[in-house]
Amino acid sequence: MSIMKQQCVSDLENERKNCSFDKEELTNIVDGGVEKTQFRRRLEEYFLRDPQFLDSIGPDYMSHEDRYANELRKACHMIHKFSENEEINQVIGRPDGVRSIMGLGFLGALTRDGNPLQLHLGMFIPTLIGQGTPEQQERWLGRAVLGEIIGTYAQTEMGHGTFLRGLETTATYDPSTQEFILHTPTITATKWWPGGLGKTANYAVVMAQLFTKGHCYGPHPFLVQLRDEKTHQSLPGLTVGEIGPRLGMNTSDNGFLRFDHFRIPRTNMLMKHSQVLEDGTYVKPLSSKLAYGTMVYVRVGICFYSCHLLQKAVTIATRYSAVRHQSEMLPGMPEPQILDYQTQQYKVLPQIATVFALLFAARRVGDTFIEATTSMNKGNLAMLPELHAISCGLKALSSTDSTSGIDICRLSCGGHGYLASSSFPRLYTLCTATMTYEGENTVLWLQVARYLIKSYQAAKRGEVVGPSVAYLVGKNTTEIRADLSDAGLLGACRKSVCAIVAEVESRLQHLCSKGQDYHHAWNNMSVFLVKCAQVHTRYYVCEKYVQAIENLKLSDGLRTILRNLCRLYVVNHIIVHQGDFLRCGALTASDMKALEEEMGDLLAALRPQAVSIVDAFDLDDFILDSVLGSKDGNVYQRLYDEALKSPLNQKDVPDAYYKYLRPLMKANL
Ligand SMILES: CCCCCCCCCCCCCCCCCCCCCC(=O)SCCNC(=O)CCNC(=O)[C@H](O)C(C)(C)COP(=O)(O)OP(=O)(O)OC[C@H]1O[C@@H](n2cnc3c(N)ncnc32)[C@H](O)[C@@H]1OP(=O)(O)O
Ligand SMILES: Cc1cc2nc3c(=O)[nH]c(=O)nc-3n(C[C@H](O)[C@H](O)[C@H](O)COP(=O)(O)OP(=O)(O)OC[C@H]3O[C@@H](n4cnc5c(N)ncnc54)[C@H](O)[C@@H]3O)c2cc1C
Repeated sequence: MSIMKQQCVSDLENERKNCSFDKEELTNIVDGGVEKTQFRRRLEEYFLRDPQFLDSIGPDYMSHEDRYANELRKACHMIHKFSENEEINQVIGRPDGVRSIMGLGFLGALTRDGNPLQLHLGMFIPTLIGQGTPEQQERWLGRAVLGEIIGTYAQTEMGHGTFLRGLETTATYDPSTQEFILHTPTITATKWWPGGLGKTANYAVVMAQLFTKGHCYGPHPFLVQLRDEKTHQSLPGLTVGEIGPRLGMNTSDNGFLRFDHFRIPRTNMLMKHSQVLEDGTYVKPLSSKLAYGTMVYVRVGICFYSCHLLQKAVTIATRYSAVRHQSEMLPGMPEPQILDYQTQQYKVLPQIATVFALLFAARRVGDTFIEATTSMNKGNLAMLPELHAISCGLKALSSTDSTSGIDICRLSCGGHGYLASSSFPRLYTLCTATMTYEGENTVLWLQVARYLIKSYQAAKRGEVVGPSVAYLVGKNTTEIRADLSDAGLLGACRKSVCAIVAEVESRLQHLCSKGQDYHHAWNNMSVFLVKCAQVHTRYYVCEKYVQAIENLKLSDGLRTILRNLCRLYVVNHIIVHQGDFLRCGALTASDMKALEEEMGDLLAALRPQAVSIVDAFDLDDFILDSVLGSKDGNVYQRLYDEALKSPLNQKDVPDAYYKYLRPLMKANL
């Protein structure tokens, strides 16, 4: 063993000897229970040890077309393996089965940079479940699950992604043939972005403006066949293709689609919530927003997904920080592990704390989703606004924090973090996309703000409001600060959110009273309305974090770790946003000093446990896919081996030298 390898390995071994808690206990918490850990491990063994998921050369060295073909190969192999596995088949057969399989984060690692079947699994199948009638599910769902038909979710158009009511694609009912005529009237009406649409999918759920009997009833979902099931050729009457290279996700063949008076049967409208009868009569849904159901589901999924991406990044950064030695802390002494620098701890440890914050909050919003959909299936829509607001807020918060956390982790690895082989570029591009798709984050914050302001005004009138916003009026606004305990800090958060919401709402009213109409006033306050949404959602996350740790049955060792992480999360948030707390008197300058001192203590207390905590995430080296983050810490050899794989290194003198450099250098002429 080389001396360098020995040092890296023993650095990690020493870190692991410091472990003060039961790692398996923590792994079970991350997975959501002992059985879930066992289930995940069985499936990881089944998938990750299969050599067919290995790449012959790194995808970064492949052409656009080869990369697509390579990931499609693996994605199809994944579906084959789904259907061949008895345990998976049993799980898929259960009501929440597809969801539990899709929730397995490691599946994302089987394909590296997006997956041509992701939309099929993540949105097409859930839309059939959420928007299709039992007969429609009978027709398409089984075939979709088996991969006999592959679909996507085609909603966004070139001209409109955010503003769904502005979609231009039309679906006009023709009672004489009992068909809908799909049409793309303008260039901006071209469907643009759907994953897998370019070359993979032969079906799509298309969102189009429904016209019947001369009236437009807004966007509705239609099941549309795009390609011949035998030849895969695109059907006459439509044009479909890929939109070209992207920042990341370059193997998910995001596509475009245009219709020229393309006819589909009436029964292809997904009619669980609203119907068009044979004679063209429109039957209204209980709420027009039920057609947006798949987006709500995926927003919840993104909370888990972005958290999983951050988990990977912080595992890599923490292990690397333990094996990397740099500079002198004490003059003349050996170079310390960079993890010993407080500034490095401040990069890495808050990201570990964020992983748990997002995980616990995502579980809560996941529970809310299940509760709300169960009652919606019984016709009770009371929870819909609350679910919409929480899922929008948490999707925006988790995607933003995970993206910035991943970049902080990359920076914490210095130059090596910029290498593709570190995995950070891919993690970053995958994660930053979650800030845009499924509702651009600013737009989602404004949806939360709309709910907050309406709820605040209703609560002031004495009306009952949703549980997540009930704290906005009442004693919280005047709460006397007790202490800096968990409860005290949550009280301070509540007080500052209440103050911010009350102030923004009153300024909004003031603009109206000066003569601005509500919509202009809203726009003129929108920067601050976004802030209302952000502080409210942050409070939601902090509260759920504290509650989760209080409610979990934990050994003492682990309780200390999780409490410290939770404190670090809440305390750091307050320090970073101290202006919000000082401005309303929720905390004082001397409180801030005490919290800053506490933060230093928390970093020091958590530092020796950092490697063990990320070990407990139990992410296989295959999943991490990073020369910097592997379990054995053999960073330098891996860096070197990976560099040798570059096609440029296969020849000492590249062909391009003869073509371009030699004439310039006037060598050998
Ligand atoms: C338990 C679960 C566990 C899960 C576990 C794990 C599962 C894993 C699963 C998968 C995993 C991971 C991911 C991987 C990758 C995916 C790959 C990439 C996919 C990317 C796909 C896409 O990217 S696909 C396109 C998405 N494209 C949008 O996302 C458009 C945004 N744009 C809008 O969404 C609307 O345009 C917008 C702004 C609301 C305005 O809509 P609008 O104009 O109609 O409405 P207004 O603003 O006028 O509001 C009028 C009233 O409607 C209320 N309301 C509005 N929406 C509502 C709603 N949804 N539900 C209820 N209520 C709603 C509102 O609150 C108002 O209520 P009120 O009047 O009472 O105040
Ligand atoms: C990787 C990726 C995959 C995707 N996959 C799919 C898919 O499978 N299917 C699909 O249908 N779509 C897909 N999309 C499209 C995606 O859902 C949209 O891009 C997204 O909803 C944002 O809409 P937009 O592009 O129209 O942005 P815009 O709305 O044009 O946003 C541009 C700017 O305008 C601002 N803005 C817009 N409206 C408002 C407002 N009301 N108030 C204040 N500011 C506003 C935004 O904040 C933003 O800063 C995908 C996109 C990406 C990047």
